Amino acid sequence: MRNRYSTYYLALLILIAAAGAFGAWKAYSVSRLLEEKRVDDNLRELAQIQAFRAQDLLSDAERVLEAFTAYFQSSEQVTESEFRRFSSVLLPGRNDVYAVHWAPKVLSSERKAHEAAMQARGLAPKGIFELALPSLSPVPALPRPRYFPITFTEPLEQNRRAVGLDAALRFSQPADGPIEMALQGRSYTTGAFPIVQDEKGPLAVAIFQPVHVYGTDSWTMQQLRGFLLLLLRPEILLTERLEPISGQPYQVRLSDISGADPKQIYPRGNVAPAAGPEYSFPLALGSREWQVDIAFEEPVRVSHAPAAIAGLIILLTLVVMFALTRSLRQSSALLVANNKLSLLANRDPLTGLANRRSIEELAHEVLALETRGEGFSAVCVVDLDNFKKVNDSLGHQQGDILLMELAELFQQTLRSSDIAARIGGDEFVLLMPQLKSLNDVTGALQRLVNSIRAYAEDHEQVSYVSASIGVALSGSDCRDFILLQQRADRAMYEAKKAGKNRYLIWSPDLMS
Ligand SMILES: Nc1nc2c(ncn2[C@@H]2O[C@H](COP(=O)(O)OP(=O)(O)OP(=O)(O)O)[C@@H](O)[C@H]2O)c(=O)[nH]1
Repeated sequence: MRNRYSTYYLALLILIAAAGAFGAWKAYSVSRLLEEKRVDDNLRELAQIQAFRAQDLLSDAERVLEAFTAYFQSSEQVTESEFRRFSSVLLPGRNDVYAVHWAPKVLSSERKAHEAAMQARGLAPKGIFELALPSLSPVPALPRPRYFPITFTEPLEQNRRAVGLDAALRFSQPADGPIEMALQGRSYTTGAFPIVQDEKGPLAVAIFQPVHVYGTDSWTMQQLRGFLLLLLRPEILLTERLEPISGQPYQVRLSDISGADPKQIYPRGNVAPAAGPEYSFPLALGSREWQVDIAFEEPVRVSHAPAAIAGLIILLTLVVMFALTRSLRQSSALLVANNKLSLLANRDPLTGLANRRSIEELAHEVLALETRGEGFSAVCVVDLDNFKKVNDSLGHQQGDILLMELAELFQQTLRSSDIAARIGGDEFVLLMPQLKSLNDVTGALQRLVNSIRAYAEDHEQVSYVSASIGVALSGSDCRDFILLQQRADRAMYEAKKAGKNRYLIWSPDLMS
């Protein structure tokens, strides 16, 4: 019984531990996933804000060009001092705007006069010059029908070297270069390139905004007055104009993805990849498509919440297991107590032999089994002779001791398969199952009578004690224990009558 409980108990504990471990693992992985998603969403949002800011700054820079364009379109001619005054209002504080150039159309017939005018201002020593795109060595412009030399520029000091550069030619290689776009009334945005003024510095992009003859809306070469150029340095925009994200260091990369072959604008060269997550967003500048990548330097750090949840589940599991162990220990203690109680209920408290109830139950089972097998049983009623005298002369306690010692003697004398019970004061019932012959019975009874006698002789004070034994044998005529016990009782009574200290086997004759 106990073993079965232990197995169930162990299985239950293992089940709870496994469920607890699984629950903790599942809760940990799900909450970690949610936590990672929360952190990821948070970082993505921060990165998105940076991308929005970058786009805002770009659009804001474009508005500078729009203002210049509006100014030029609304007047027939803009003088250098007007250009400078206008710039002094719009450009201060705009370090992402490297330059605003005015490059008017100069016909080949006007070249000399134009060059003379620039040189008179102390600029363009080479006159109108050109620069092949990969090269940065200026050469005097080759003869061609028209030029678009940078004539006014702001801030002048940092752009002196660019004055005279035929900027439109520099980008006229593609079929959709600035001049072609101007003839469609559209602006043209270049890819990132190194500038004449600062060859080794950060790359720049230029937006060519065509300016047409005042009051016209036709887009022809004849109507084209020149270009306003906005020179932006995206690196400055990203490194100086973007506010950092507090507590979240990040790398930023900018690429031009307009063509088939994306080109990294910033930083130039390779950078070690960041340890944290990276997010990409599109940016637009004029006709070009850019992409800004924001890569966080530190790997995603999740809070301790998932581990705490898992820990809580493990703790709860341990509490349940502990409570279960306790209650089972209590119930097994109850089981032991119950066993003891049933032991007490089925045992004679003085001698420890079976009591009347338990021998009745056992005899019932033994006799029921007998029908299937061979052999028979003997039911013996043993009543001590002259026991009252023991109590009277030696006291009740000595009487108890004698009862206990004789009970012990019965156990020793009988076979292990025999059962002895005390059913009253000095009265015992013995059940001897699986007997084969009458000799088995008489032998056992004689041994019993003899051992009681021997005991009495050894104990002088109780030398008068002996036993009278009545015996009834089971057989096809009777397998009922109560009846057998009545018969044995009757035989015992006859044995007393015949002078005690003997055994007598019940036979129908006794009844007559
Ligand atoms: N010490 C002791 N005596 C008991 C116990 N139960 C009953 N007795 C006594 O046992 C005695 C049994 O009496 P009897 O069997 O009538 O007396 P007896 O002297 O054996 O008489 P015979 O059987 O005719 O030989 C009584 O004196 C009871 O009081 C017990 O648990 N302990």
